[in-house]
Amino acid sequence: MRKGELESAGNSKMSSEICLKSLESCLEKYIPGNELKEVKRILYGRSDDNAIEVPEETMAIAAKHGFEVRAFSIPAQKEQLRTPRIVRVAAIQNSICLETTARLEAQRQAIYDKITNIIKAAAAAKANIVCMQEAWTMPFAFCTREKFPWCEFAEDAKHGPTTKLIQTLAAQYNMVIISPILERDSEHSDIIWNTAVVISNRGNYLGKHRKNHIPRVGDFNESTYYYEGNTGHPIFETEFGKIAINICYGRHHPQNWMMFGLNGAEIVFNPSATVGALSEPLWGVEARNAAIANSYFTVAINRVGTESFPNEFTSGDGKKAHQDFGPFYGSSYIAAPNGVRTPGLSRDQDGLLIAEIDLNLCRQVKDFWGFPMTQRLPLYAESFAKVCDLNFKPQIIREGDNN
Ligand SMILES: NC(=O)NCCC(=O)O
Repeated sequence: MRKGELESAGNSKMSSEICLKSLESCLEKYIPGNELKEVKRILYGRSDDNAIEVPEETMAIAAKHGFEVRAFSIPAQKEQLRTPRIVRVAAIQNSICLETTARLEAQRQAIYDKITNIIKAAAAAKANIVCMQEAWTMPFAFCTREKFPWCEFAEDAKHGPTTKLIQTLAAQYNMVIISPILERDSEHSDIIWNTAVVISNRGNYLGKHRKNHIPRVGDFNESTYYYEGNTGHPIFETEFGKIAINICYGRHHPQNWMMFGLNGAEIVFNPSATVGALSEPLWGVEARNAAIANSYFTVAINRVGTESFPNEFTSGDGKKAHQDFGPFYGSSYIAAPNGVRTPGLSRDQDGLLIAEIDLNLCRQVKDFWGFPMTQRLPLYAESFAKVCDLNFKPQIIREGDNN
């Protein structure tokens, strides 16, 4: 395969030969002006990215610390009886900082320092709500199946060191911050969970949500560490809108997205950790489809970089043992209920993505498309109840049945 050529979605192998910075950079490089506009209209929902200016202070912090910043707006129509509800949401994608063999405290502190700088840049760009990637304080070590030392990263959701740091930053910058961590519930037998903690813009602990769907695919051996979440589908009412978190693998489950919508979410964040060989062709589809189907905004966030572990592990597929997942592909993006999406951040670099959105768009799209009205929930409630019965008989009609 030649450099720059894309492999088909059916071929899940990612070639190290290909250095694709982002899908958009490739489109922009090879598609001429007018056609590019039309391609973007069809692929991204609008012909113009609607990039907005990023303040100098943000750019200076980004230049000093080596991360990308991109900012876009997603407006709504002006209404006569409601004022616009303009909110700036931000996503942070990043690599880890030190080798996974470094002392845990040093690894975590180095990530804290990196994220503190990116949050500072987000604050300078007037972000109201910021979300980090899944398990942001640590390497995504769940491929290894080793308990030691990785479980040591788990910490109390309300009183742990990460929440303390985030509370300080949230209050300092008047920002709601979503902090996805590995949680240890010391009040309940020291059980570990994959959890997103929500801190209000006054620095108060608003609550937490535990990951509902735990993967058992490829090297994602997360069920070795934690169980399916028990916190339902909470919506956090903040000064900047009603928000929810669908953690990583939950994005493959339409009902998970739907329940956040039914509880009234206006923005659903999807902090993730996923690799190209497994899921890259799905990435641009799932969170965007959820935004359309549920009339809310979605913010899909993935880490970058390759994290190598000291001991080899296998994927249970007969292939050679290895020490890393392969690269996490970043590509964080924001999607709107009308199907518009921002370009993605790069596939390989730390980044801050900001979108200025008007939450009025949620209701406007509900009125236009009528998806909540036409959803037929009672029909599905009845069908789901039947499917959950152990004696369920699938509704299949075969040739000859009706003769
Ligand atoms: N972190 C996580 O749930 N990853 C699973 C892989 C995927 O859903 O793409």
